[in-house]
Amino acid sequence: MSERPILEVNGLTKTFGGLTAVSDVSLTVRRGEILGVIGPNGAGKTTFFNVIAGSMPPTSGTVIYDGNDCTGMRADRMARLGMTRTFQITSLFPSLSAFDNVRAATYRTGTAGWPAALFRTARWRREEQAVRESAMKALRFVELDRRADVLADALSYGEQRRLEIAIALAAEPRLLLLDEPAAGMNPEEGQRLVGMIRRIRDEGVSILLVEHHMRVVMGVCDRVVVIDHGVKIAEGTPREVVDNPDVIRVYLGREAVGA
Ligand SMILES: Nc1ncnc2c1ncn2[C@@H]1O[C@H](COP(=O)(O)OP(=O)(O)OP(=O)(O)O)[C@@H](O)[C@H]1O
Repeated sequence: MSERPILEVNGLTKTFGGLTAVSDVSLTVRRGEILGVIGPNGAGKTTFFNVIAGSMPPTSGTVIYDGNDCTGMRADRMARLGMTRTFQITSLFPSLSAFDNVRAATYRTGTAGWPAALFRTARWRREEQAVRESAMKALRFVELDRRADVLADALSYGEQRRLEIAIALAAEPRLLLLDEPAAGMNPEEGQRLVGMIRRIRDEGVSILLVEHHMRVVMGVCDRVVVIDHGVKIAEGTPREVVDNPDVIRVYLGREAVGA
């Protein structure tokens, strides 16, 4: 019997008043897979992502993570189960260093509590050491370890986007949800991002990547789902999707497929 997918989204629908932003979309992310979700502007990608990530409840449908029904579950609970997300709009603390931004996120997973921190017990020191190591590991992954002491505010835009990924990685997820990580990046930064996403997967993390940039999606994804007007119109390998007449039609005149 084949292994159960790490994520199963079944018949997801989200309406805003009279507008159906996502209509009956289903997909699976297999273990160790990078699955891309693409679509033109306003297709419903962000809404779809936010519903899966627990930022808003669906109108109908279910989200099953590793066999658990996580539909409508809050993001912090999902993180404890092993599913973390990044944000399209930066959510960093600008006056903290890159390292402290990651460390602040990992503290939430600590269990020793404030009395232990106050008295600096052995358990607290062990946890503190583990938190520091895990934060540095996450920064190394996104090639920001040498910028660990730089204030988030002073990082370049591309570096800030990578720091977002480090924050999500520091919780040691088994499924990482990436929300348009290449937005605003130049082609060189986009290529660097592709290498990073591959390395994260090679560590055993499955990835759902919602992205507008075709080049990034085609370069890194094992399979791709295409959404248009809230409806899934195609699914397959990057090659299959690029050759799909419906996909070509949707993108024609907006962005050359595979460009
Ligand atoms: N909170 C909201 N209230 C009402 N309508 C919304 C809301 N969020 C999104 N929409 C609408 O839902 C549709 C899908 O939007 P969404 O942002 O999910 O698309 P997208 O594919 O992420 O677009 P982009 O690539 O431009 O970010 C759009 O018509 C949008 O105007």
